[in-house]
Amino acid sequence: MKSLSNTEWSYFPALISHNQTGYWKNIILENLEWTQPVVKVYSKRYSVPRLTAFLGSKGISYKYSGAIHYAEDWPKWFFPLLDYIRDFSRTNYNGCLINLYRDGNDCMGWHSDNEKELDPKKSIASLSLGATRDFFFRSLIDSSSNNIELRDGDLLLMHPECQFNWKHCLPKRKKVSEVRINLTFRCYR
Ligand SMILES: O=C(O)CCC(=O)C(=O)O
Ligand SMILES: [Fe+2]
Repeated sequence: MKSLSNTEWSYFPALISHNQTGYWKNIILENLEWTQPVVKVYSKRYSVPRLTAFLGSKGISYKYSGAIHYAEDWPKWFFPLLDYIRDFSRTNYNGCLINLYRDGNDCMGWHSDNEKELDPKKSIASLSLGATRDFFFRSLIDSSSNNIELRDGDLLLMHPECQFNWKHCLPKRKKVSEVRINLTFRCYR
């Protein structure tokens, strides 16, 4: 089942051209400090199956691995991409969580992005670079689901209700051998 747009999300295939995605993929891979957060689930600790990095306006706080981190400030090289996504989405995002899926074994489990530190009235813009991966939505209201194939350069705008009414995930895909980078532009309080 495929859905391009509804009231809860909007999907813009190939918003960014292949030339540009190659440039951004390389510069992001080279310039960011990647970590593999450890999370605690029922007193057991395990490393998340992906690498992450975070960028944001100076001083905004975000949480991962149970600890609060403070952003330094946006690096200069990031502004052309940040400004483009801010203009396109008409939202002044002040943080960006970046996930690096090294291959199809890396993934993200079912969740909603409804953390307390996020402004629940603002959208989240999710930009994909690199390998094509399936992305699933599952309704929290009824039994409906949706499946989007996210490709290089695609933008998925998740409107505020999306985080209340749906969960989403990026399942493992053993046959995928290429890297994928996903950037989620967010509004922190
Ligand atoms: O990699 C993706 O497409 C999804 C990432 C995501 O859901 C998140 O960072 O919250
Ligand atoms: Fe998410």
